[in-house]
Amino acid sequence: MRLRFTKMHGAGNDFVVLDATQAPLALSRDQLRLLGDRRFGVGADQILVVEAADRPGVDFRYRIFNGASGDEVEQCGNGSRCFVRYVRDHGLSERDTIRVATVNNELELRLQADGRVTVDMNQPVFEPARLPFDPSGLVPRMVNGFELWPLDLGDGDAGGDTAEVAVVSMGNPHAVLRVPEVDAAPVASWGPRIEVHARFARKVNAGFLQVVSRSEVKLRVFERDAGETLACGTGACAAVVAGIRLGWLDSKVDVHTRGGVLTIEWNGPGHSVLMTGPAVTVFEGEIEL
Ligand SMILES: N[C@@H](CCC[C@H](N)C(=O)O)C(=O)O
Repeated sequence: MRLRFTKMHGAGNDFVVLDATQAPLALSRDQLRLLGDRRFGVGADQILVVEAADRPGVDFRYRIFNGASGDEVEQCGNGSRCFVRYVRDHGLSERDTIRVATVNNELELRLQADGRVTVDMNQPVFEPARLPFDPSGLVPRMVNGFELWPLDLGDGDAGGDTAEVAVVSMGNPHAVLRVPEVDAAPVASWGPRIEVHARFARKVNAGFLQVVSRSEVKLRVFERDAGETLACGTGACAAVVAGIRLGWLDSKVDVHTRGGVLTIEWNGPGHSVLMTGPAVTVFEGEIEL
């Protein structure tokens, strides 16, 4: 099977984007993994599939697969910005604002005059069960009325590593921990341990947050089934939302990732999170699967 694809990125979080609006595309897990493979395939953190709308009130269906595992996931913030750029560039829509349905939500994507994209990411979710996160037996430290959970990283030693995390769902699960200096943070050693921690039944994305000021942070994210990426859109939303709930941040924050800057705005419980950032096409191609 010969497949046309577009390679895109949003702040260095990279994607293979596929058009399944005309005919259904049923790719196997192995085919998805091949598209994501940086040596044997195209190479991407996530594979994004554009499908025709499956309900009234949305323009398209937006499906997301982690490139390393081929598993379908609920949400991808950077990918959603690329989605609207893709449907515009490929003549699938002429509108600047479109609505898409993900597996568990609907998003509004707005192409700005300067080429950046703003996405209404909906409201964050804090109930542990909805991540899912199992806090049974843990005593959180309350900061500004919000929980920080002590996560034993299970190295078996007394006095072993404990990560103190805020848990937030942006449709997909995030654990956020504050670090003094993001460049020195234990992303490579703690990231994989937090990702598969037994208290997160469906695994978790682990964000390492350095607060620079009330309106500026640095962030690195060890993504579920992807490893550390250059940026994670939902991770940026989760980190800012946690930082606001914990009283560290104001309502509009620039998030410096290793691949670029994302601006996140949130006016507190009851409000949607808005994410603004770049969406770039790298090249188009075809691959034999
Ligand atoms: N890069 C993404 C998140 C992709 C999914 C994530 N790895 C997960 O498994 O939840 C983003 O920009 O949000």
